[in-house]
Amino acid sequence: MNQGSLASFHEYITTDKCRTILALCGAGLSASSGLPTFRGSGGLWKNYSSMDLATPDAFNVDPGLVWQFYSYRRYKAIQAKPNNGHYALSQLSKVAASKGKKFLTLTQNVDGLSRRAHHDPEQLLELHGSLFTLKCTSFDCTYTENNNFKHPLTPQLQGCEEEWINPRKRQRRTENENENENENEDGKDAVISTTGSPEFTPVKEIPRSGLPTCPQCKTGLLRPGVVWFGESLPFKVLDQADQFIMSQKVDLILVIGTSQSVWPAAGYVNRVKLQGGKVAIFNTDEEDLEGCDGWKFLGDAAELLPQALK
Ligand SMILES: CC(C)NC(=O)[C@H](Cc1c[nH]c2ccccc12)NC(=O)[C@H](CCCC/N=C(/NCCC(=O)O)S[C@H]1O[C@H](COP(=O)(O)OP(=O)(O)OC[C@H]2O[C@@H](n3cnc4c(N)ncnc43)[C@H](O)[C@@H]2O)[C@@H](O)[C@H]1O)NC(=O)OCc1ccccc1
Repeated sequence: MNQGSLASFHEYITTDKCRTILALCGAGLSASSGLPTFRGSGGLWKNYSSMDLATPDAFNVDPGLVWQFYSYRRYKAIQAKPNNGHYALSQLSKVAASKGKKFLTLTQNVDGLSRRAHHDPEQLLELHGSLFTLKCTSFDCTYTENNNFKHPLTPQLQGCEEEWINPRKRQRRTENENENENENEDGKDAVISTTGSPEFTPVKEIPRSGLPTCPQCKTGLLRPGVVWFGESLPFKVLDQADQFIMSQKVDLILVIGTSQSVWPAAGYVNRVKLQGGKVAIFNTDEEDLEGCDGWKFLGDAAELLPQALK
């Protein structure tokens, strides 16, 4: 970490010139907790692009496919642990007020790791919802359930944990198959089929009756409580974020592990800049640091944030 910029960052964040701080977080914050990001290989699940599956249309066309995708992500998020980046923001949410500062975290992540790092819930807005909220899809049923960490949600969703066919299991199963094994980015040995492409555990045909169903209206399919592409963010969340930005000048925005490619979330950076606020970016990709006239911290958010916010 460039000590010069760290010193000037510290000099600024500890003075009362910097009274109001906003943090905008993305998938990069949870990367070192072992959760895939949306960009690059992480953006793919069994060759499906995450963004294709994260849409109301995909759910209407094939709810079984979309539930296997979200069951896999729920499982990964349940297995994951908050990292020091989450804890550094959580700590700031606890001490900000005692230092006469206002602080709010806007996270695009639906993995629940900021909450699990005991971030003060009053200073945390999950812009895109949560994997652990379930909502009924019937138009006349408002059933919503939070903090449901049950896995699998139904017996038919068992087996969505592994994205790849685990060779050891397969080895046992099919000794005579001539397959060569190769390492995949999850560090798990992936089976490279004779066609050379990694072999995924097959997507199952799950009948509607095998999917999570509303316990209230008994008929509606439940869906993950996340914001899909083409859907509006929760108005309550948009209002709270607007309240924070408009009730006082935001002096600093921390832009953490995000490609700033999804809207309206990406728009908060510019709104702070238009108020004359300063920007500090934490990212592993030089490209995503470009265009920042504030502090640029290149590296893993889980390592950088504890140093920057201590
Ligand atoms: C793709 C994009 C162009 N499309 C959009 O933005 C669309 C359309 C749109 C709206 N306005 C626009 C304006 C211009 C262009 C397009 C639009 N927006 C919408 O559809 C939004 C809804 C958007 C929300 C979609 N849901 C998600 N998630 C939940 C689901 C799910 O997760 O399954 S978005 C999802 O993708 C985004 C991924 O971005 P990042 O988190 O930044 O992750 P990414 O992988 O891209 O980047 C990771 C970064 O981390 C860095 N990194 C990696 N490792 C580390 C590390 N270790 N440390 C630090 N950094 C690291 C990498 O270098 C990289 O920079 C996140 O927001 C994430 O939540 N809704 C809406 O506009 O509704 C309208 C409306 C209004 C009123 C009434 C009705 C409708």
